Amino acid sequence: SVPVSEVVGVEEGRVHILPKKSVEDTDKDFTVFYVKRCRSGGSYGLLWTLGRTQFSCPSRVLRDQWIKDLRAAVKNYGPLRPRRLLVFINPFGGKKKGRKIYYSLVAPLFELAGISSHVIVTERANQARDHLLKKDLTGFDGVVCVGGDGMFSEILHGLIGRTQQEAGICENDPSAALQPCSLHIGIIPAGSTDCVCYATVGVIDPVTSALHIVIGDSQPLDVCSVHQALTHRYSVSLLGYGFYGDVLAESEKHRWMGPLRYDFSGTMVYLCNRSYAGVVQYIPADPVLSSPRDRTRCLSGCSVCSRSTDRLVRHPSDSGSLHKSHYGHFNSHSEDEWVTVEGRFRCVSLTCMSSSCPRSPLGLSPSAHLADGTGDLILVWNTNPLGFLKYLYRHTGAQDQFDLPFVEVHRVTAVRFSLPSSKEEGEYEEIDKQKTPDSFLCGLCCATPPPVSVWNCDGEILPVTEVFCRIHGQLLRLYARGIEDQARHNCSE
Ligand SMILES: Nc1ncnc2c1ncn2[C@@H]1O[C@H](COP(=O)(O)OP(=O)(O)OP(=O)(O)O)[C@@H](O)[C@H]1O
Repeated sequence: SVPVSEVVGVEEGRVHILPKKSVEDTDKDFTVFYVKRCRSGGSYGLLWTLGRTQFSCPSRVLRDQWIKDLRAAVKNYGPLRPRRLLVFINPFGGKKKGRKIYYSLVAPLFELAGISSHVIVTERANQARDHLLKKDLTGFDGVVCVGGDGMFSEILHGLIGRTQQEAGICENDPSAALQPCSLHIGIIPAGSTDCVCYATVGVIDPVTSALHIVIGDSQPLDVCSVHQALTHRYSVSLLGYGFYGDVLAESEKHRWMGPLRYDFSGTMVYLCNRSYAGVVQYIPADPVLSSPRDRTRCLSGCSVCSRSTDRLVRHPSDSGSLHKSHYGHFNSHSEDEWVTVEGRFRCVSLTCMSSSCPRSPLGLSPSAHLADGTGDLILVWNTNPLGFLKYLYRHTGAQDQFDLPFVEVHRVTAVRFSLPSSKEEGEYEEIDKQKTPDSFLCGLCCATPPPVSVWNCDGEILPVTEVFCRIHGQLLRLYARGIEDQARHNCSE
């Protein structure tokens, strides 16, 4: 049996769609296409492929009746199935295969499902963002991003910005209750880093992602807004200061190396052995609901995220927005709710999701949730080079990266980062000299270590130090359903 909600389309005759369309037009046959699950080998989630079953009827009349009824059932059971999509393809993302991936694997599935799409192949960076901010979006049910995390970030900024513009909300105001976006985003992975896709679907596979779009899956997603003076950015996967900021800044100098630049820059920055002084303040999330060390995983149908959805009540007079019940009182947080820690850090990271990827299958924070309105703040205090290497290495396997004496993790709803006063910074340097050998190999990439780092905001450099960050629960919706539990589904190998 196949749930009607997972039927992709019904066609007359004997039809094949992938890898190439072929139709044998017979009077008494019809073909049903549906979602079929397979184990994905190394990945955490399930691969979806296009299953097909052919039926033969005794007469043409009966065949037509079957097709009519099945199509009506599919329509009734899929209220969120998109009918019209705006598709942005980055032709230069990853291995530059975005266009080919879309036209050979994705477009045939959209056609089968009766989805019409308006396709824009971008000609410059930020074209997709500007289009979403300024052009008429009437009639579209969702936006599809064919590219990597950088392209997704463009679309995220465009869509959130457009929604706030229309609602008359100032995005630069950190206390503003942002409006959730009404259009869904679908991600077709075609970049060199596809972390958001991996963390929300569990595999990096264009057909799997296209099928999630076609059946109108809906996965809410928390978003972190990062404010500095009168500017703002949004992040969903990694906001990192120190090591991750330095690696990104270094990698920008070596773009010609392609994806290899991240390994090269990671090694260089590691060898530089830097740490940075800072004051971190955060508002802890309710510890009763969940904890970053409870060893749970946010999977499809996650109960922690559903409780958060329940808290977001729909306002009767504003059908387009899930409302502010747990943000209305953001401003009422008094100063003494903020917890303050200060010292020297190897890195300070904030993530709204596990941030898993093929290299780190459990991610930066394995028990983080996609849509519970919180983020995980990871503080890695200054330590010796071997200790830090151990911390980094643990991301590649199943060992607990938080079970180290110099690592802390907190579930939070807001974070502030600032520089300590110069007197205090001197004190940290004294402590630092006692703890770690004088610059491990520093001099490889810098003569004198810089006093401050930059922020890595989902792969984009923020050349600022002091920031205010706030998590906005379920600001976005993706055409996804979170990672499916392999044990719950019968799949072919
Ligand atoms: N036509 C274009 N020309 C140049 N840059 C573009 C174009 N379209 C989109 N971009 C930009 O390219 C950047 C990288 O795109 P994308 O994330 O798709 O690929 P990627 O290979 O994963 O890149 P990276 O690893 O650098 O993030 C994005 O920040 C996006 O703004």
